[in-house]
Amino acid sequence: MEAMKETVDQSLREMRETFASGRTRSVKWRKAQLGAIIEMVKDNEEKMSDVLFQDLGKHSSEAFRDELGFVMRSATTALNCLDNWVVPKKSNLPLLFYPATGKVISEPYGTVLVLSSWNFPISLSLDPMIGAIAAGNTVLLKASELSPNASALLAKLIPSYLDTKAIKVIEGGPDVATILLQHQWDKIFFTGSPKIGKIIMAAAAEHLTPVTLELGGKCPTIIDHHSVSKDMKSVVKRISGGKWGSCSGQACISVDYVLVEQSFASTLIDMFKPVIRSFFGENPKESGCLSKIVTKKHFQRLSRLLNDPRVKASIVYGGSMDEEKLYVEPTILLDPPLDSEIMNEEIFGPILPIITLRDIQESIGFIKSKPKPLAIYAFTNDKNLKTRILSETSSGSVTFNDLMIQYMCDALPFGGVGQSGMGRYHGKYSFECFSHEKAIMEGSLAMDLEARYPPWNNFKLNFIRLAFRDAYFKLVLLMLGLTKGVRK
Ligand SMILES: NC(=O)c1ccc[n+]([C@@H]2O[C@H](COP(=O)([O-])OP(=O)(O)OC[C@H]3O[C@@H](n4cnc5c(N)ncnc54)[C@H](O)[C@@H]3O)[C@@H](O)[C@H]2O)c1
Repeated sequence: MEAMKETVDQSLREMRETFASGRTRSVKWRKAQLGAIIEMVKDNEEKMSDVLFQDLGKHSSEAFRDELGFVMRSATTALNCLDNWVVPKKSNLPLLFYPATGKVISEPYGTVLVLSSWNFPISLSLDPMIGAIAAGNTVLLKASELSPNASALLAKLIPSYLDTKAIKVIEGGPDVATILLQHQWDKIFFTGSPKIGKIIMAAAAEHLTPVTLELGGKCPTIIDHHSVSKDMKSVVKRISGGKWGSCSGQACISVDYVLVEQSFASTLIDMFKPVIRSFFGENPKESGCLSKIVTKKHFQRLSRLLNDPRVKASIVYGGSMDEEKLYVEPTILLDPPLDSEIMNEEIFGPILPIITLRDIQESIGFIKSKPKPLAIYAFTNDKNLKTRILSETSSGSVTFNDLMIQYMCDALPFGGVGQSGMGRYHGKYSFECFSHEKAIMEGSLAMDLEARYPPWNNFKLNFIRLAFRDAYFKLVLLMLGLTKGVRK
């Protein structure tokens, strides 16, 4: 670990020197790096796909949709929009401040640390880097040790495409992360669990470093079958795609559980079965379209959740497991006990509990009784239910009649609230995430108002009262001596 400490010291020194040189502030440099990221992914699509298969058993189409294609699109957006993003924003100052002018300029924080998770190891590493680079920072990435092939590939490719004095990769697990966190950074961007998020925030507090925490949690999906009855086939297909078609449910924005009225539950389960078969065939294990569980430890965690006898009794579909192949069959539970572990921790796997309610309106109270989720999904056309979801619950995002695509849409901010995280990124929000918005005021020495300065008197107090109220006409009257009293 001594050698690692030395590497970290050296890397940080070099990145700080590069930032101080001003090189990374140039828009030309930023664009060159963004272009190089696109080239890197394009040139190495196959290698990246291979490591995603080795680490997670991800099919190359899924890998392209969720990671490679996504990253190229994100870098292209940043490249195309950067000229606009960097333009200082003019502020319209109130007349009170005349003749001063105001603007806001986006300034890079400096040297940024990105710690990423294993479930989308390419996109969750490169996408924050795209934001950090677009904003003009130097950046060090530590990807997750649980996706070692992806981490190794990034550590090999990034130095051969990007500016090595400004952009660095260090491989390792919690011990390396601990060393990194002992240093002062200008911004930390973390993707991972709420448990480790607390460690990151505590370390950042030591240096008052700003943090973005992209965490997880249990994302509920409400099915209001009354108002979407004629589209139920699409509803079931979308939920199945979201639960089982993206890293086998090992996704922060995956459906964690479904809320539905009791009377519709058995119909719903019957509708899921043929969809799962149409996605993954009769033997999902051999389909090649279902990612594996990332490690034995995670497999055993899922197995423990499922093997609680009360939970086991609630299995209505699937339930088989193969530890050697790190395989968990797409599984549906009907009303597992609400005090069971599976209903209280993020599932992060291909198991879908269906929780029944007497009336779908009860879903609001159910969601409110839990920590704030990263995403709430609701299949409904009922205006009243939509309004209640938006006004009575809190979550990183709400998506009606679809799921997970909010992540892909870079016109929307992506991030959590409360237990599911803080801060947001994607598209322009990524640029803002890695920028300090500096307020600039350009004053004028051409005129001076005595009312600003002591010695104080009644006239000055009245002047200040009117100025704070933007009561310009009355101010003129006061200055002309045409009014004396001012309402408190
Ligand atoms: N909001 C999002 O965008 C998003 C995306 C993917 C995953 N997630 C969440 O991430 C979690 C799963 O990912 P994970 O298992 O990689 O999370 P994790 O918190 O275990 O690990 C994330 C990162 O933290 C590092 N780390 C682990 N232990 C550490 C320690 N003691 N000190 C410092 N760093 C440490 C890891 O090496 C890794 O780089 C889930 O909760 C999921 O919802 C969130």
